[in-house]
Amino acid sequence: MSAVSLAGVTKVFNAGRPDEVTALTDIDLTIAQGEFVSLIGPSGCGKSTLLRLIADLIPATSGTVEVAGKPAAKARLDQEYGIAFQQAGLFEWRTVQRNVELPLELRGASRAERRARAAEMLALVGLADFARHYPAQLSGGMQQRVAIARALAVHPPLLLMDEPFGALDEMTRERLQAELLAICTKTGTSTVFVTHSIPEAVFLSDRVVVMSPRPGRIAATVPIDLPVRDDAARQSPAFFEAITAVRRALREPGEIPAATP
Ligand SMILES: Nc1ncnc2c1ncn2[C@@H]1O[C@H](COP(=O)(O)OP(=O)(O)OP(=O)(O)O)[C@@H](O)[C@H]1O
Repeated sequence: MSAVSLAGVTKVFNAGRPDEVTALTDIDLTIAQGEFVSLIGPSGCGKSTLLRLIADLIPATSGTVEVAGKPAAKARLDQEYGIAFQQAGLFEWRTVQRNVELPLELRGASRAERRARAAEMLALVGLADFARHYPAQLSGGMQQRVAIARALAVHPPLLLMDEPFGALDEMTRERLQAELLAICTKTGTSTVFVTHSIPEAVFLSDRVVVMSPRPGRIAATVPIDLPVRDDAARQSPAFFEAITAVRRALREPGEIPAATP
């Protein structure tokens, strides 16, 4: 069973009105369990729309969207995924711990279970000592780690992320990329990750899905085969070759680049 499966998906906003927009057309995409896939493409090509369709925050106009082998709406009710956006979106009046507990509350988990799970997640993202702090007392990078802990709190098999590190400085961003990879590897979580950064997509992904300008389509899929993914990997020939392949696919949509070695 795949983590995500989209077949023949089209999304039209404001259908039949003068401001009708075809945001996505003919999207076929299958993501395997444990796979890390990034979506990259020019502004307005439909990356966020695609993520929101997978999350069942908006319905597809046509085609099918399945998560964990279920229709997207059922997967949402079953909390099959966690979601994290560019803004951490924490509740300022709740402590860090109570922010992480929120999805567990929605699921009706007991207080003891919520406490234990929140402690586990905060340890995973390196914030065990900050459980009683409020979001305003944390840096942007720390707030984003809380958002990731919250997204993972119900142990979802799938993580959906929309430019989660977009607002952070480069150093923090690279550190969080490494932390995210370690967490996904440890937990076996599949991830769909929207980004504007080619190096970020290459560093994180098993596959980079390159989208064409509106109406968004999948222009190319670039497999990324880095032997290791640590700081040194960012200086490796394989890393630069993969960046070149993604850049070429973005410049020349329609031409499928050669797979990286
Ligand atoms: N709720 C909506 N109503 C009408 N049009 C929308 C809506 N949401 C998105 N669109 C349109 O759909 C297209 C795709 O938008 P989307 O936000 O998915 O692009 P994106 O690739 O994520 O862009 P960016 O990289 O700038 O964040 C755009 O033309 C946008 O204006």
